[in-house]
Amino acid sequence: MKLTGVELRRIRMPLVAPFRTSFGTETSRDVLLLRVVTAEAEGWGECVAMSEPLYSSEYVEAAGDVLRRFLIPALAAQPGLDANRVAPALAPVKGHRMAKAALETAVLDAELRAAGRSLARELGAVRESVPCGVSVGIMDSVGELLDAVDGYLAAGYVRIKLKIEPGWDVEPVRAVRERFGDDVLLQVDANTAYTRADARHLAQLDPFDLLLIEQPLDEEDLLGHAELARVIRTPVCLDESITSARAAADAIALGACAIVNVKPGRVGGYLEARRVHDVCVAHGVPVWCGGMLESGIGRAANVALAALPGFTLPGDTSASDRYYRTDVTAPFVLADGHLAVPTGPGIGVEPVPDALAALTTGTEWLPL
Ligand SMILES: CC(=O)N[C@@H](Cc1ccc2ccccc2c1)C(=O)O
Ligand SMILES: [Mg+2]
Repeated sequence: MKLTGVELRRIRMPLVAPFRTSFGTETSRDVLLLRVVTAEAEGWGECVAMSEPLYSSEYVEAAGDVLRRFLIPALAAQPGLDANRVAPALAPVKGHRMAKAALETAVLDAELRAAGRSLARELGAVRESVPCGVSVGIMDSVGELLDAVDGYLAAGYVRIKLKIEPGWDVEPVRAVRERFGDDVLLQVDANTAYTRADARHLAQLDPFDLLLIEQPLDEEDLLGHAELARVIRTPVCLDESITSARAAADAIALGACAIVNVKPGRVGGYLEARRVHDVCVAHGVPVWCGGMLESGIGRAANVALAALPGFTLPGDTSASDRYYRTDVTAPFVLADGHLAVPTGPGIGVEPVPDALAALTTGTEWLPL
């Protein structure tokens, strides 16, 4: 496929409510979208990096810079590229997986649109819809949390994930269990907020029959997670630590995780995300699809990924209105706790021109 150019488009999407985690509070998303133009078709990709390097070392300004100065020129140097060759072409650039993922996704989307094939089919989806969980932020009071959880359960979400941090963990989990009972699928996400010294404290979560505890320790502390897994009963799930299929294999071999949160942006793209899935399935490790507050562009691709056979736990593939009043694409709407897997060519969605224009804060065209 001959690339004629790439558009870098920044959009700003206000959140319907502040979203607080152990690493900060988000009130709006500053999103970098890529539009790859080829003679045959256009393709879209979303960079999931935050505005600040608080979830990982990547942030949106840096992603734009590395794309403009290094990644897009590296593609231009490879005439007649297909999506399978994007990662090898970008490999000389170290890191910047979220930036690379956005570019690979846009090339893959263009290629699949030109071929009339859906991403779901390309990745190996086996379902037409996926069950959806929801990630619930840290709140100012337990009462506020219970109201939020009540609303999400009423909306039909099949799994509740609570963000936790030291000082906001056992009490909110206990309150949710007491109010909503033992049958609600419930898990927690610490975003690396604890240390190995907190093992006995985290064991206090064991009586609440959680599905998992996500990334309690530092992303580089695999041995710490393995040690923690020997002390607590709640299954350990990794997110930030799993940056590639190899990292997944190593974490599993070390006993650092029993479950994996798969995020295409974190691992460098949907093709690597499928490899993470395949490694986990080979080891009998369940996976679920994580979320980075994506717009409908990233959300569409995530829902396709979540339809693969090894995704046996509900993911953070929530409806558009969990985060946004207006999405840049047609909204993803929860139906009976599920989102429908897009069936159109490529990612199966595209920005609604008026919404895109209204949300755009900047655009840059890079000819190739
Ligand atoms: C849905 C969910 O909990 N996602 C991440 C954390 C997270 C939280 C806040 C974010 C703000 C902007 C961009 C990405 C973000 C990711 C997680 O699973 O760890
Ligand atoms: Mg997480």
